[in-house]
Amino acid sequence: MTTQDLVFQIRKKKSFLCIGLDTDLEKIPPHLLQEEDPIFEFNKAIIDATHHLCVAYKPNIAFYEAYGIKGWKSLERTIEYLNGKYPEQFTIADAKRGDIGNTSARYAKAFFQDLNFDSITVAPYMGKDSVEPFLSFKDKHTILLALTSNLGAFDFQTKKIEGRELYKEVLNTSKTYQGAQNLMYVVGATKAEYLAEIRRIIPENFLLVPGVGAQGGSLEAVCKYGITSDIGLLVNSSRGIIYASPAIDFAEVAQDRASDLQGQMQKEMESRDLI
Ligand SMILES: O=c1ccn([C@@H]2O[C@H](COP(=O)(O)O)[C@@H](O)[C@H]2O)c(=O)[nH]1
Repeated sequence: MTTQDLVFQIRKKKSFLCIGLDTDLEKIPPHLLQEEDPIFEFNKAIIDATHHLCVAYKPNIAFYEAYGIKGWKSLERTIEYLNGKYPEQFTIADAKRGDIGNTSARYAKAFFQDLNFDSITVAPYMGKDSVEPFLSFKDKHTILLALTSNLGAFDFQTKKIEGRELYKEVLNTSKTYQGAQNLMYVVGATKAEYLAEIRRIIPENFLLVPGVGAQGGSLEAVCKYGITSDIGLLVNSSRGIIYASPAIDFAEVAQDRASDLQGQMQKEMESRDLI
């Protein structure tokens, strides 16, 4: 999917919501455990109930890898279902990969070609040759971790090297990589106060913003400092939507939660004349 297609969907749906499919057998409603593939059945119900309210889905790969071959099969069925029934959805493999060049190229093949995700999250720590193999794929997007939502972000990401914070070094240096037009960045909603500075370095790039809902980040603050004329934001909520009800009505309640966030997003865009 191109960035223009994504912006078109955001304007059409008046939403920049990304729903995280962090599907955990210990948290899904018990009646689904009788199904042959409970993870896929849960995802399918969530997707069918929410697709009109969001523009992206983000399975976190850990939740699938945790169940071995069965989990990988559920991931494969989920992405096939999304690409087949809702091809307008932007798909994110939250895999946080990155390795020496030839290994990164294999990760890129796995997620972009075999599974056919639109994007993947990548850790920038190993530098240029670990990131560029992902950037060489046309109309695929590499979402680099810049300033993450967790407390540990302060261990390294905000530390200064030669007078500049490491996350700023990630933003500035990655702009010089070949294929940099395919870059997006992760910035946690819990770090919204950093967004004004971040926008000075990368005024246009899309940001994947996890951390609203269960982690307590503020959508209002994210928009105040991070929104652009083309919106430039994908705000993710996982647990706050998919586990809003532990009962048989889980998909309906997830729809209500997604609708609340979509309504807030619409207001944020309308108040700035962006839609
Ligand atoms: O900085 C980061 C990067 C990734 N995540 C991931 O996003 C979701 C958030 O889930 P919630 O349930 O909405 O808190 C999850 O998959 C994280 O691994 C992040 O939270 N922060």
